[in-house]
Amino acid sequence: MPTPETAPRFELVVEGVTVAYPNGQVALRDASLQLDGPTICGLLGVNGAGKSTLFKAIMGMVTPAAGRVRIAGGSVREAQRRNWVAYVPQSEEVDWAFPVSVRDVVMMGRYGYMNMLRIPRAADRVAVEAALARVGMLDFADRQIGQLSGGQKKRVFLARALAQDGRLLLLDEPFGGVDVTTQEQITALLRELREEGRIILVSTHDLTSVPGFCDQVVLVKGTVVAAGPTAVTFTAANLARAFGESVGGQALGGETALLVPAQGGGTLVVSAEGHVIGRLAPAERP
Ligand SMILES: Nc1ncnc2c1ncn2[C@@H]1O[C@H](COP(=O)(O)OP(=O)(O)OP(=O)(O)O)[C@@H](O)[C@H]1O
Repeated sequence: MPTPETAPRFELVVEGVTVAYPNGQVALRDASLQLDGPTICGLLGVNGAGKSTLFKAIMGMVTPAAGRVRIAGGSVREAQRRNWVAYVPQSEEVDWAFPVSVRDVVMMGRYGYMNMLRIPRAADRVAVEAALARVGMLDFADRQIGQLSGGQKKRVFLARALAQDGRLLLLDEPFGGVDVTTQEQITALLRELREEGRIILVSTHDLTSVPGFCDQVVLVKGTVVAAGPTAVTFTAANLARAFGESVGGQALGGETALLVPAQGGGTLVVSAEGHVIGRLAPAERP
């Protein structure tokens, strides 16, 4: 067993990754980033920028045409074998008609700890009940997964990730379509998970929450256009590189502010420091 001194640092390294889909679509080109835990990192970019593709590359669901992903110094396959990477999918990716209960879904987070027959042991059952309790979904454990609200569905998949006890958590738009209370619950839980030492990479279209929530940001537009601590990376200049084209690259007040699309419509005015300083209704946009 390696001692703490000799164990590799738990870090995620994406080195020059290019991903092309079978139809020839190059979704990511030469994308690089490095994350050391514990951290909450926001993954930001317009629709189609390549955020989900980056998640898929980190999970080994797509094989890069070039470059590589390293997790704690080892391969993606090795990280999977150790159950290190847990994933909360976008709601659109889930077949909600599938006849499984909430408890069954959360138990899937334990599959990596079971043998081929997938017979849960006591430790698996304990982990599932604890995860359900932690997201406040114990009372819904026997419900079919489709018979839940949008926010409850998110919490169930978060519970699946908790049951897996992954060290690297990937969340694809966990705040999409959830109410403010659920967003606050998920945010609080992710902060707890960070305190436990994990790396949390979360894609979001809610730019307003980024400065208060994310330690780091990765901005994507077909590649990683900027990555680093929020304080120095979530800037108007970098937002322009990631979102500029979609808003025509318009700036308010010279170079001090930028217009970016807001979740749920309208436009945000973002200062050079990355703070949201205003919101324009669609008709107000110059
Ligand atoms: N299975 C696929 N086959 C072909 N092209 C794909 C596939 N999945 C995604 N793409 C394309 O790859 C590009 C990146 O898509 P991706 O889903 O990674 O973006 P995204 O940033 O996650 O978008 P969103 O915010 O809408 O979820 C897009 O042009 C998309 O059309």
